[in-house]
Amino acid sequence: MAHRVLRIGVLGGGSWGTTVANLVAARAPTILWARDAAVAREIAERHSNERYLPGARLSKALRATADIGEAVSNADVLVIGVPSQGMRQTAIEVRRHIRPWVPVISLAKGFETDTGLRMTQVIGQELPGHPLGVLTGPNLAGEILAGMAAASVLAMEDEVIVAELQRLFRGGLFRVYTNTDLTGSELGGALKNVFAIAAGMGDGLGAGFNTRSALLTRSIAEMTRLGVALGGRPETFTGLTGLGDLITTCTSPLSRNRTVGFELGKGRSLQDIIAGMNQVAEGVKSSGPIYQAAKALGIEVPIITEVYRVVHEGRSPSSAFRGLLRRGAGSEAEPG
Ligand SMILES: NC(=O)C1=CN([C@@H]2O[C@H](COP(=O)(O)OP(=O)(O)OC[C@H]3O[C@@H](n4cnc5c(N)ncnc54)[C@H](O)[C@@H]3O)[C@@H](O)[C@H]2O)C=CC1
Ligand SMILES: O=C(CO)COP(=O)(O)O
Repeated sequence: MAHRVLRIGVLGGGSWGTTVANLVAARAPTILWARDAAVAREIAERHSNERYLPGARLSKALRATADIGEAVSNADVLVIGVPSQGMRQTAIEVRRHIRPWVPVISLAKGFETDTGLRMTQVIGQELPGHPLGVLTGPNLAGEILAGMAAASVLAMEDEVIVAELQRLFRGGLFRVYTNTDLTGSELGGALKNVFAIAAGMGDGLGAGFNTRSALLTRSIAEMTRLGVALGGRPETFTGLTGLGDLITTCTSPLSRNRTVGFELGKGRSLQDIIAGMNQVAEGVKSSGPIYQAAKALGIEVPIITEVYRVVHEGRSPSSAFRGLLRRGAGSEAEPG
């Protein structure tokens, strides 16, 4: 059956927004909005985005603009890839331009600090009535742009719409699965960033492979416990959006969240690390609302708690790690 040509608007000219726009541009007319006019011009005219994706060549089919209305008003599908703390403001700006019923797909992996909401909850408040989804999984932008094989998940509650949109994102060696557990898929992508900070801290402190494996395995148990309490399905957390993304982010030197943890473990201050990065590490800000949500629900989250203490209360990474190792170990099925 012939498919109708869908026009795609992508918001966010950082590393992931640009990468996804570049992928989608291979199979649908796509326009990318970057709020920085120089970035938009560079993508449109020179087909590169040196600040966020140094050395990468982008598709000539990808258009770019610094005018959000131009990217949104003709879009049949809208993809939003700005960092989580800019999501609400972006959705508010979208409201005057978006057509009714246009599906909105979030790429962001974080929680709003003031409200603790997931990104599709924030978008749903500002853009009611639009079908919502997330594209999430173990997907480091640099590897995807280099054409390396990867798998991802498009998660939406409506199984008809998700099957229709799946084809937009898949192609080449980028394999896209569907999932109707929007909540669980979105939670996995946001929660793993905090565990990646913990894994990076361990590596920075010189922990061994056994320690890392123990941390990752206890992280997936903790992610599942909290994620299920927050409304996700248990099996989702052992899939690509949970375990898959946890492995990539906790082990790759390309991960910004792991890098923050690694540098903390090496003894640098958080302020210094953040000041030296020109990209977002969502887990730093997300650790606050995640810790608060777990506390409010009475869920034991020892790893999240130690990251929260390091990031928000100035605890040293070595005492955080010692704290985790000294906890009494009970049954493997129990928290801790
Ligand atoms: N880079 C990656 O490999 C992946 C990133 N993600 C997620 O994608 C989201 C975006 O991250 P990246 O593109 O990596 O970040 P980035 O740090 O590379 O770029 C962020 C971009 O957003 C723009 N921006 C920041 N605040 C904004 C606002 N209020 N309004 C409009 N634009 C704003 C910046 O100017 C910049 O262009 C994050 O939630 C991240 O966790 C998800 C999967 C992979
Ligand atoms: O989400 C990602 C990989 O799936 C990117 O991780 P970082 O934000 O830590 O770089």
